[in-house]
Amino acid sequence: MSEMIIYGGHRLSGEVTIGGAKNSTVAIIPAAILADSPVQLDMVPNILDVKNLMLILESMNVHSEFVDGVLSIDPTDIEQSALPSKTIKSLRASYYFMGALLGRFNRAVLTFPGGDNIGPRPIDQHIKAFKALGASVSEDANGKIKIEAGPDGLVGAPIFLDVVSVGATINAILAAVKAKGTTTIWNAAKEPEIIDVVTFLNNMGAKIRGAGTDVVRIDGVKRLIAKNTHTIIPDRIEAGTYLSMAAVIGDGVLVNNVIPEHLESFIAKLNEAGVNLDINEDSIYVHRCDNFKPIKIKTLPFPGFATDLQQPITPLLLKASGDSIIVDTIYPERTRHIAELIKMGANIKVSPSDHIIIISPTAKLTGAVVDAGEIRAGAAAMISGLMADGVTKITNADNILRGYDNVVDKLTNLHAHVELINNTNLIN
Ligand SMILES: CC(=O)N[C@H]1[C@@H](OP(=O)(O)OP(=O)(O)OC[C@H]2O[C@@H](n3ccc(=O)[nH]c3=O)[C@H](O)[C@@H]2O)O[C@H](CO)[C@@H](O)[C@@H]1O
Ligand SMILES: C=C(OP(=O)(O)O)C(=O)O
Repeated sequence: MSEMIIYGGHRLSGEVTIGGAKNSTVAIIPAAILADSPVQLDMVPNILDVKNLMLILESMNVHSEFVDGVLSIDPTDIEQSALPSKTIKSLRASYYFMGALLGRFNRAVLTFPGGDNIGPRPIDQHIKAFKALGASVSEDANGKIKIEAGPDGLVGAPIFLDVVSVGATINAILAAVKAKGTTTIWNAAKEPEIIDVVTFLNNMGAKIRGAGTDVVRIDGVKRLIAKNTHTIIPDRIEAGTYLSMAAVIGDGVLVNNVIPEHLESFIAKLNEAGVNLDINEDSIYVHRCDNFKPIKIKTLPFPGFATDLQQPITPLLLKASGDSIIVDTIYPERTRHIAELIKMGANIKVSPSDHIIIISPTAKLTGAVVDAGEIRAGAAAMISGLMADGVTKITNADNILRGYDNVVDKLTNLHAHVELINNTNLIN
């Protein structure tokens, strides 16, 4: 496991360019096995989740190559094979192989996914969707989940999701895209990454309408052929992380490759906190800010405030003139960052009964050894380390590398003093 060392207290300036969205990429890579041709993706982030997905592809004889942000995947000689359980468990998005393998072979056998430890993460809605399409689902003695279509393959059907779920919406789409007839997903999630996955599939000949609304209709097709390179949308969570960092420790930072419409609720909260932003077509300039106001945040499905941004905005709220409050309605137990920030001197409390987070004014943070228990806890620790006096060591920094593209280069370019130790993991 790598460690990140941060020599704090250096103000940031200059420009940073946001990479492709992790949560699109990690769905589109499994989706690529539905193609009957090679597939090429551009703006693929250099992150550990991508490396691990490439290993899973290789285990099914799907060769892939990652060069300068372009990922080429050739699924034409794909074989049904046992998938590597350890790698499957290293990330959440391996659950997309359930839908993708079902769509490709009418059958999927794999272990339960891993991913960030942010409280309970059931997959009952994914299973509900597969069953609605006619699949049977069982768990074997080794804890593997077996999903099998009936003799006639998957058949399109209405799917009513009880919970708004990004993963279940995408998995239902992946399973339905080659099913016979029409599938309608009701109460679908509306995240921009879902639109990106659907754009990728439709450009290969899929017939999917309504992505980005809460009703998605899919008419099954027989073949999917990639004709163009698909460019992944910018990562709105990475962008939000740099916006927050720039606001609290920047002397003027330009964040490039942003779709501001994907960040409306986040930008609204930065504005409420007193941050002055110049919003351009595909970039945002963050002015230096010395006086922050306290705010209240409630995380919600898109277009609400993203749960993945509640931790990255927390260090900024330590500098506000009063108490800020965060309620994470998506993952109420997503509080692993708090104990770590407290080690650095942060004045934060979380109520044990209802998980409400209260962030109070903190005059000074001091470098400490802190743990990146999950990706966004790592982001909060990283920003706090940049703000702190002295040296911060972040253990389990692989969790940061799971989703932050070329993070050390980007921070160094902004004049931060950061290094990675024991990093043997990234792709190149
Ligand atoms: C790889 C990826 O895209 N990860 C994102 C995705 O995770 P993920 O797709 O796992 O999250 P979901 O949108 O599914 O989860 C939303 C809520 O629904 C619940 N739920 C979900 C599925 C299910 O079958 N049953 C159920 O009850 C979850 O516990 C959670 O409370 O969306 C989350 C919410 O925006 C983000 O934090 C993650 O970064
Ligand atoms: C929770 C996250 O990721 P994952 O779903 O991949 O664990 C995240 O990106 O903040």
